[in-house]
Amino acid sequence: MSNYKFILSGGGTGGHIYPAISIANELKSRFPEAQFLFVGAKDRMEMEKVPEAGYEIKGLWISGIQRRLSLKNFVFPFKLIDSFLKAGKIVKQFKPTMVIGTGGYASAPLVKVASAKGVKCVIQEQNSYPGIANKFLAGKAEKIFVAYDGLERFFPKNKIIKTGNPVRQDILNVSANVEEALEYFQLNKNKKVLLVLGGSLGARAINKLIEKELNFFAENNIQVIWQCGKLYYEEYKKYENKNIKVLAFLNKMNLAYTAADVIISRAGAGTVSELCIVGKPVIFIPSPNVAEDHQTKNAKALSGRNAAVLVKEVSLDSRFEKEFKSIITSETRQKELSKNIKKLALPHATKHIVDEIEKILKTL
Ligand SMILES: CC(=O)N[C@H]1[C@@H](OP(=O)(O)OP(=O)(O)OC[C@H]2O[C@@H](n3ccc(=O)[nH]c3=O)[C@H](O)[C@@H]2O)O[C@H](CO)[C@@H](O)[C@@H]1O
Repeated sequence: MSNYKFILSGGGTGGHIYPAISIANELKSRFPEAQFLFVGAKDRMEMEKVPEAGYEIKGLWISGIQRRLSLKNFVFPFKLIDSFLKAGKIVKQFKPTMVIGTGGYASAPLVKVASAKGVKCVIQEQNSYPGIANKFLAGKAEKIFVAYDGLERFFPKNKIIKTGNPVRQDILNVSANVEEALEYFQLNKNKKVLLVLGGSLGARAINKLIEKELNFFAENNIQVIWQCGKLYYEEYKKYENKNIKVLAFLNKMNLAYTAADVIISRAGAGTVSELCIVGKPVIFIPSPNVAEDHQTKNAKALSGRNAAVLVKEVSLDSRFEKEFKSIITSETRQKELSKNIKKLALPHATKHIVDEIEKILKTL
């Protein structure tokens, strides 16, 4: 039998969506007859990104619990009930062979309901510190695919398989055609390129830093591809010129990675996994606003091995220019960082995950 039906559920941010898309693509190439349905959160970016990748998606009325006291928390129980009911309906109608949860609010009701109905479920955790949804679902999952060591603190040890995070095919094959990439962004091939990544939603603190350092970059003859995030685009688009390319979102990450000589980035788990494959010098500025400060932990796993530079938001004023200069003025430093970050790449994550999924399918 190969006419399997898969539900992939996860979202809220790119970090949960792209792994699900990579897994679906690999399943599709192995089982061309299979059917796929994505389940995400209404109004979040998966509702746009998943159809762009060629898959159908249904949205649940769900959001996270606010960490501080907020009116939104009063609506939360109603959202939860509504999304459990809708998840139940979706599972009943679609009759999945298997459910794959990749974290984020929507995956919680969907995976919970499916497993209660006897459907085999697996989950994928991108971070070194798991999100609420995956912690809640761990008991229900057949297998838990992770990218970091030490997750047996949170998940049953016998279910954990370290695979790494799925990375999209075009990033795995990131091209050496720098000229094509520079042309795409209309950049000059005689100047170095800095790529600025604020994570899938953009990062206010990084945008403020880049705005402040524009003269510094000009003095150092640097061109910038600046992914500022959809929320901030109106505020920063005024800086666009022949050396500074301001974008809300990069639809061609592979070309951005190819064009870059040096990268400044948030330390979301998916981006970190991609950067290991890309193998360029990186300065991480982790978000301090995420659960258990997990981005700092993600970045430390690299900076501790001299595979990247970590500058905390609070130290930007005192350290940023010095760190940046020490990279762009030294080819030896660039090579050393590139060599070390590449050693941490896990490029076969998607295949490994789908191999494990196949093993479960064979038991059905
Ligand atoms: C603020 C927040 O909650 N961040 C979390 C979110 O990050 P975030 O959603 O930023 O996720 P990641 O850094 O893991 O991945 C971002 C993904 O979006 C893609 N991309 C990004 C920008 C762009 O312009 N174009 C594009 O295609 C990247 O190539 C990557 O595949 O999920 C991650 C994985 O669970 C967590 O580690 C982060 O802490």
